[in-house]
Amino acid sequence: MIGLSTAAEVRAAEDVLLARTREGVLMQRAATGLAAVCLRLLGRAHGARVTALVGAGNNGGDALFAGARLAARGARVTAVLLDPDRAHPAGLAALRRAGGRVTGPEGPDGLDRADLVLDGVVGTGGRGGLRPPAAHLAARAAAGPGVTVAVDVPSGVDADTGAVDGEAFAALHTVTFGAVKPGLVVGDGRGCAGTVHLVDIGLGPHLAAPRAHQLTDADVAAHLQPPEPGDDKYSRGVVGVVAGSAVYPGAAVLCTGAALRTRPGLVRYAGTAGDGVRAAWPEAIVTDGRPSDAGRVQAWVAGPGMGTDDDARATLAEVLATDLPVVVDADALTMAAREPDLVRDRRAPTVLTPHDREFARFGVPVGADRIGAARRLAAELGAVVLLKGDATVVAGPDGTAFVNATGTAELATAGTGDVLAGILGALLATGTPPAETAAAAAAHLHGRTGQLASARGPLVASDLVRHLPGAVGLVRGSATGSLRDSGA
Ligand SMILES: NC(=O)C1=CN([C@@H]2O[C@H](COP(=O)(O)OP(=O)(O)OC[C@H]3O[C@@H](n4cnc5c(N)ncnc54)[C@H](OP(=O)(O)O)[C@@H]3O)[C@@H](O)[C@H]2O)[C@@H](O)CC1
Ligand SMILES: Nc1ncnc2c1ncn2[C@@H]1O[C@H](COP(=O)(O)OP(=O)(O)O)[C@@H](O)[C@H]1O
Ligand SMILES: [K+]
Repeated sequence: MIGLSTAAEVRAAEDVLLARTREGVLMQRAATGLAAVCLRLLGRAHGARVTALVGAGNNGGDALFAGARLAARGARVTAVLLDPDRAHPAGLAALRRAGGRVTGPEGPDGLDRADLVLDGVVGTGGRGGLRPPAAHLAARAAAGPGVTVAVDVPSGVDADTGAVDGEAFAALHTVTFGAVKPGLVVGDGRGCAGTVHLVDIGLGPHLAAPRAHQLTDADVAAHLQPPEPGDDKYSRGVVGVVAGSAVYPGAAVLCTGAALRTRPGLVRYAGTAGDGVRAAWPEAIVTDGRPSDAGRVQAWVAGPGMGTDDDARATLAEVLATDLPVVVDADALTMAAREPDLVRDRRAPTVLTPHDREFARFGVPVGADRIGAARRLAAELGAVVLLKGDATVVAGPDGTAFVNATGTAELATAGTGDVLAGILGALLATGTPPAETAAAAAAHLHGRTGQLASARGPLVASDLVRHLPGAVGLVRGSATGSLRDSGA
């Protein structure tokens, strides 16, 4: 698991370490790691043109020291000081000693010819979007030829939430220090950060236990264990699906198929799309009656395509009245938003899986802080909230959160949410607690499946179902995870 630490958590750890190390040691560690990533990206130092945008704080100091290291290796480094009187004095002296050039915000900055642009305007000490001179330079950097590299955090991005209030630096790479900050992997900040590189500056032992995480393939593999010799179709978890309708059988077919393909023990279907489900999945046990007619299950998935009429409401209430884990998706979300007590009164785990519009039906729009929004609704309803998006967020009622690291924009097509609901039902049915980890694992596997299914071109939702066994194998086979490989 990769911990996501807030700016305050990182600062607290830094304070402990700063008191125990010689002055400047941490910044040197940061700058050394930063320069090493820049060298890798440039492929060569000698003759490479580097422009560093340098703010008045320590973030600018990192950029100046890294610039000095690159200049010492033969790079032609120009530092653009946004606030010349307040630039980090030792960093500035080091850059000058190494032969770097220094200019002000109006000076010749070399942005039009740079091979690499360092964004050291502002890091964890930033507030709000970029101010005018920095905003203008950031826009020119984005339009110019250089590889854009953010120092610690893309300037203008809120390190904790990923919110961008105004303008921000658009980086292809972000070199971050001590811990990955949530704002680099979620919300608008995710798009500004590009590929995230973590540089260890020794904070690890001093960091508070993070309250937000990213799962890796290795973490998710633990939820996808192959059957044991003693297993039978019941012991692997029986999933119940309430989805679709006579008019819209597709959602039922996708959701049932996804549950079957994730963990093919047994899937029971109850509802009015039974004929379609029988035709597509002869393996499923289908009843045209109510959920109580379906037989025993270990978890329910309710919602995709089921409608919101009185009959659908009664069916949902029946499922929510059980003491089993329930996934509340799509139409079931619309009904739960009207009657939140149906969820609030439950003691067994409930996982709500809204996209932004469905989320807003619960009263408050998602806003720019996606982790905060998911946490608030989870706490209010005593449920797990899986907030879909390009980086899906999962939050438990106690505030534990996950940000998904897999996936592809190719998933933005009808029916892929129905597949996620089926995957999630299958993982909940095996009862590996807690439900928020199962939900995060489902989002991870769903994203991997999307990547696999779109490797050679666009996907439709049924391609996901077909590729699920391959994705399960891939996740199981992968010994290590990666920070961020969404291909975004
Ligand atoms: N602590 C450590 O040991 C280590 C810390 N490290 C590094 O320090 C960084 C944190 O440094 P920090 O605390 O000095 O703050 P920092 O991010 O440079 O920002 C403050 C400056 O930004 C300015 N500013 C603010 N908002 C702005 C905006 N919207 N647009 C434009 N400007 C804005 C603000 O200006 P002011 O408001 O004062 O006018 C002030 O001058 C951290 O991210 C990491 O890189 C590493 O070296 C490892 C060791
Ligand atoms: N741009 C995107 N990048 C990555 N994943 C996306 C993107 N857009 C949508 N998704 C994913 O696709 C799925 C869409 O679900 P949903 O909106 O419920 O679709 P449907 O209701 O048609 O089944 C979610 O898992 C979501 O995270
Ligand atoms: K920065």
